[in-house]
Amino acid sequence: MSNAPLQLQNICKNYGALRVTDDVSLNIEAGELHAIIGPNGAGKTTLIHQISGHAQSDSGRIIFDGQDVSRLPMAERARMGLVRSFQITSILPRFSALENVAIAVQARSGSSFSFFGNASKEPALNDAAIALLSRFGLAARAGVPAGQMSHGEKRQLEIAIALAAKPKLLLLDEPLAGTSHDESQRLINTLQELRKELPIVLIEHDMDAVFALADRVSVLVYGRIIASGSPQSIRDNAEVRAAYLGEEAA
Ligand SMILES: Nc1ncnc2c1ncn2[C@@H]1O[C@H](COP(=O)(O)OP(=O)(O)OP(=O)(O)O)[C@@H](O)[C@H]1O
Repeated sequence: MSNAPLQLQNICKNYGALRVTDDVSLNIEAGELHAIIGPNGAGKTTLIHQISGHAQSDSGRIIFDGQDVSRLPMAERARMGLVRSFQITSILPRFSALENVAIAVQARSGSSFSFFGNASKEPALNDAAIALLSRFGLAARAGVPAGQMSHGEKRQLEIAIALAAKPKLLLLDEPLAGTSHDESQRLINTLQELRKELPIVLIEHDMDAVFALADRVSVLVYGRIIASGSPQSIRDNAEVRAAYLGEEAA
């Protein structure tokens, strides 16, 4: 039996007549950054939804940290440490970067402090939030309303918020989308650091980033994994090149 912290066993998801993920089986091993790539509409985001619990699978099993989480709601999975990064749309734009992270720390710690808008004024929450912001180079921006931050800063903030939940495994859906070259370089550096701490499942269209970061890559096409292996083996795989990388290179 595998000890992999995250095990997907034959999971499927249909939307009406459309089979979006089709018999996906995959182990995410301890300490690995596992990238999932594939053409638009291949089912990558749906797969992340199924893993996080945002969407329930129609069949198959998801084992996390030795437990079958297939039927657990998202909040329960997050409490166990299976955390998906918040999307920018989940950032509270009128709250400062510090408040956004402090609220996430509070949610994790179950602080009894009742009015969440003042979470950043509780010293313990504030210190933890500042420490996270500093890690992401955002300490100097702590007081800035999140809505006024640059796109790249918001992407960093998203990851800081996810880390506030103390994940054991992190699911990231296109963290580099819409970022400038400099911003994406900063995010890649952040991910290089993070990967040393916890396993990461990364969906990303930026192939340079994928091949720089991933220990293993799986390729999803029409909801099925057609190949899984080292970045080099994926680059060299003729079926992958035809189905996806060739298309990108064109
Ligand atoms: N809630 C939904 N209801 C109906 N169909 C959906 C739903 N979510 C996704 N789909 C369909 O499922 C298919 C896979 O979508 P998904 O977003 O998972 O693909 P993706 O690989 O993440 O694509 P992209 O790379 O463009 O983000 C698409 O055909 C999409 O239209």
